[in-house]
Parts: sequence; C-alpha cells; structure tokens
Amino acid sequence: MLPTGLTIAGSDSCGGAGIQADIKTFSALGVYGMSAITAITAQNTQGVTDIRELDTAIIRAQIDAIYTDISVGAVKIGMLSSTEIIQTVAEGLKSHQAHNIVLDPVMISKSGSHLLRPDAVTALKSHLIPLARVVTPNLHEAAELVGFAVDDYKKMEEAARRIHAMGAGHVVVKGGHLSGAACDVVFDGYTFNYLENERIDTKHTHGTGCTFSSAIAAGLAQKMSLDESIRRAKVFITMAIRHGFDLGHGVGPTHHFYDFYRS
Ligand SMILES: Nc1ncnc2c1ncn2[C@@H]1O[C@H](COP(=O)(O)OP(=O)(O)OP(=O)(O)O)[C@@H](O)[C@H]1O
Ligand SMILES: Cc1ncc(CO)c(N)n1
Repeated sequence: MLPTGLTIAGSDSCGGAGIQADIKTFSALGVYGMSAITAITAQNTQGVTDIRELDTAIIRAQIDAIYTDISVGAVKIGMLSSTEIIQTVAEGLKSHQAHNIVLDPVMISKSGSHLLRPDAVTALKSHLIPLARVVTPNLHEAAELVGFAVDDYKKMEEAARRIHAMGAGHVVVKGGHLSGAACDVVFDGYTFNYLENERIDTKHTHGTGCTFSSAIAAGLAQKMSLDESIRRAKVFITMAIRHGFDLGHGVGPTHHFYDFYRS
C-alpha cells in the first residue's frame, strides 16, 4: 500500500501552487495524493484574476467521502478563503479524528491577491491552529497571526513562540522573504532550530510555500518523524526552486520532480 496524503486547499489553474502543487509534490515523494477543494482560482504566473469559494456542503462532503472510506496518512491545509470554510474544515477534521495535520496559513498570493479574507484570521487562530501538528507561516502570515511585524530572526522566534502558544505542535516560520540565506526558524515548544540553505537567485518562486508544506505532509504520511519530514522538505523545496522555470510571462513555478529520488 502506498502512503496517502490529503490536501485541503484551493485550485491554481496554472498548476504551480495550491492543490496542483500539493498533488505533484505528493507524487514526486512517493505518496498517493487526494484532495478536498475549498475554492477555485483563475490564476497564472502574472496574478489571480478571479476566485470562487465552494459551498461549504461540498467541502464537507469531500472530506467525509475520503475519511469514511480511506485511511489518510497526513493532511496538508492551504487556501481556505473564509471563516465559514475554516469552520467547516475544522469540524470535518475533528469529526474524523484526523492526525498529522500540516497547516500552511495561506493569506496573500505572491502577486498580492487575498486568498484568505482578512476577517478570517481570528477563525484560523481559534479553530485550526490548535489542530495542527505543524504550522508553516511566511513572514507576512506570521505577522498577521501575532499582530507585530516579523522581519528579523529575533521576531521570527517570538512569533513562533506565540503561534505555538495558540496550540500548534511545532511552528516553522519561513524566512524565504528575508535577504541572505534561505533560513527558516523551527520551534518545537522548547528549542529553536535554524533550517538554512543557500538562497537561489531566481524570480520563479510561484508555489514555494505550498510545495514545502505538502512535502512535510508527505514525510509524515511515510511515517518519518516531524523533524526528518521538515528537513527533507527543505531539501526538496531548495531543489525545486533551483529548477524553477520561466513558464508564462510572470513568476514561474518551482519544478516538482516526477520522481525526486531518481532526479
Ligand atoms: N530564493 C530562494 N532560495 C532558496 N530557498 C527559498 C527561496 N525562497 C524561498 N525559499 C524557501 O522556500 C520555502 C518556502 O518559503 P516562502 O517564504 O517562499 O513561502 P511562501 O511565501 O509561503 O510561499 P507562497 O508564495 O507559495 O505562499 C522556505 O523553506 C524558504 O526558506
Ligand atoms: C490556490 C493557491 N493557493 C496557494 C497559493 C500560494 O500563494 C496560491 N498562489 N494559490
């Protein structure tokens, strides 16, 4: 039996982020991917042109359809868009006693579109962060969650501490948007670890956060420890960014290797 991963996220029509990036990442790492789609975005490498949130009944039905039939090794949560969708997803996951939840608190696309309504941040904090084994905010998302600017390593540590206090198991504050090395701060509730790799000089970073979080979920589905899953995800995302390419006319995607272990 292949390990199984579920992504609960939005669809990105150009395939570099969202559900599409998650399923490609699962496949590349040897995990069977499944999805519960929360919203559909019309999106390309230049921006998001339209968004439709799906009805909460069909979102819940997708989650129920999977959990009533299939054993899910890990869940990655991405774009949720609204308070109602957050509540639906939280209730669905609780009712099926979902485990190994990786929460990427997606808020704004690289092109600047809101993928989460600003008024839904409170619901994210109260309903979903407490269910997460790990939460992976970027600097902007961390700032929205904690209410102060997060723009250096000291503040990343403080933000990680506060997000952990909201009920998350581990917190990874991603330093992708800082300058210098690509260094993320990992907090397990006791100690801080710095996860550092070279920064790749490229503009093709569409979907880096989605790819990184679904790679962590893939590791958990494969029964790796959380530490090991985070470390492999960092290797995977660095390699995927190194091989990012100029699809379209804007910010191109990272490359989701068909078979990471053979590349
Ligand atoms: N240019 C780069 N070179 C190497 N690693 C990078 C680069 N940019 C981001 N990373 C790494 O990629 C991972 C994702 O971080 P990032 O901050 O880009 O996520 P994000 O902003 O949530 O992405 P998204 O736009 O998909 O929401 C982190 O491990 C980060 O350190
Ligand atoms: C659907 C979707 N989810 C996440 C992201 C990441 O920003 C995106 N661009 N689109």
